[in-house]
Amino acid sequence: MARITSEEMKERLAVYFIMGSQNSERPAEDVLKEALDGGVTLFQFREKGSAALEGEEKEALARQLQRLCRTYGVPFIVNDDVELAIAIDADGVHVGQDDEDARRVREKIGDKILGVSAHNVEEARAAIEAGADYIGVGPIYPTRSKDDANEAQGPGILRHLREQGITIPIVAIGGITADNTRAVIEAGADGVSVISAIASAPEPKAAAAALATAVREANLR
Ligand SMILES: Cc1ncsc1CCOP(=O)(O)O
Ligand SMILES: C=C1C=NC(C)=NC1=N
Repeated sequence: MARITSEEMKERLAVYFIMGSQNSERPAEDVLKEALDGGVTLFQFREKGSAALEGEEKEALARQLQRLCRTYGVPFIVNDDVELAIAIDADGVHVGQDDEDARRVREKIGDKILGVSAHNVEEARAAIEAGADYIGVGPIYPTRSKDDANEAQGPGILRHLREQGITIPIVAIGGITADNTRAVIEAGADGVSVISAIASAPEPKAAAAALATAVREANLR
């Protein structure tokens, strides 16, 4: 299997749903199924927080959600836990600045998808050097889904990265909704990444569909 192309990566980043067992009162599998029915294009399993699952329970949930994504042909990405990603043959890994060095992760995962969080031009350039396929930039807007999130940067950071010649696929993250999606796409993001806009929605399917429509319409402008 070869590395994902930049074009396919950009398409996959359109509606990038992220969740773990702590992000909904409902079973993760039910929420993910509805989100996939609504048109999610990429999924990240992110098991974090004080009551996060660990060990065999975490792996069992990961395998359950991975199976669901496979039936929809949607790639399954694991957040932080490189060993788990390799153990279950996930489609990729996403690492933050405080996680394992992206260059080391690239060596371990071969051609799997590698996503890296970046907050500025220096971190973006380092991620590209390390072999990232995309970068996650944010929080763009205030978020309650990541307790150690940095200050919200606004869409301006996306414009700045593009002006500085950063051409790698970029997904915006942090407080993203269907209402602010156009602003982040116009500022230079290739797609949007969300937790609560889908996981906390009364209708995850409709929420995912609204995000997909907002991204599609922004790309037509
Ligand atoms: C994982 C992560 N990284 C930056 S903000 C964030 C949380 C995004 O959650 P929400 O879409 O609910 O704001
Ligand atoms: C922190 C993150 C930033 N961006 C993405 C896509 N995922 C994350 N977990």
